[in-house]
Amino acid sequence: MTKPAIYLASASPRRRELLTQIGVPFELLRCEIDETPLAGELPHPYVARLARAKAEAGVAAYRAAGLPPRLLLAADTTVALGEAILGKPVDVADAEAMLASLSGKSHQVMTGVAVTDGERVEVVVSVSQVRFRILSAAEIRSYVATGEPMDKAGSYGAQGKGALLIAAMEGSFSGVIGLPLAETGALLQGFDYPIW
Ligand SMILES: Cc1cn([C@H]2C[C@H](O)[C@@H](COP(=O)(O)OP(=O)(O)OP(=O)(O)O)O2)c(=O)[nH]c1=O
Repeated sequence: MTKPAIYLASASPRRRELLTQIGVPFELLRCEIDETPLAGELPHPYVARLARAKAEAGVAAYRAAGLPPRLLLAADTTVALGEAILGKPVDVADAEAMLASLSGKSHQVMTGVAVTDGERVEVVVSVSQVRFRILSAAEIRSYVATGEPMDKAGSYGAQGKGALLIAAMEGSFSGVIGLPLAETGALLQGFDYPIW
């Protein structure tokens, strides 16, 4: 069965690759939203709120451009160290500090996914546990020098050299790297999308 294209409201190359992995064709929409956490906001409600906000901004963008209605998908990934939200690092020092704070400990990676038909918006949050090895300062400097951490929540990429930092992981690997595929498939099916 030929699958209908959806809109992917995301600038993330990982999300493009992951959606391609499950055979869902898409058209990209670019829209920026303010990703600043609210005062006292916890990681779980934060990623759910951002996924929904990105989806709503995407609907506004395709309507403003006069594009036809289609299902639209958006997502947001963050690293949660306890109640702290670790987003993308602002610079090298920030990346090094984030990795030092994750060294030898377990954290959660949360990805909120939102799908909307322009009226109804459904959101799910995937939560995975990741435990880091104890990292030396030299290792942290070397990893940050690869440049890999700079566009990633928590300053690492589990799909890249960041795998060298991970002692154990439980949950959704696709969710850790930006789009939990089982949850995404189920969300799309909830809008009668022919996922198979
Ligand atoms: C923890 C982790 C995060 N990431 C990435 C996924 C996301 O792209 C990024 C978190 O940033 P997000 O704000 O979720 O997404 P984005 O800004 O890249 O794209 P958009 O908002 O347009 O959809 O961190 C990895 O690639 N690997 C990892 O192991």
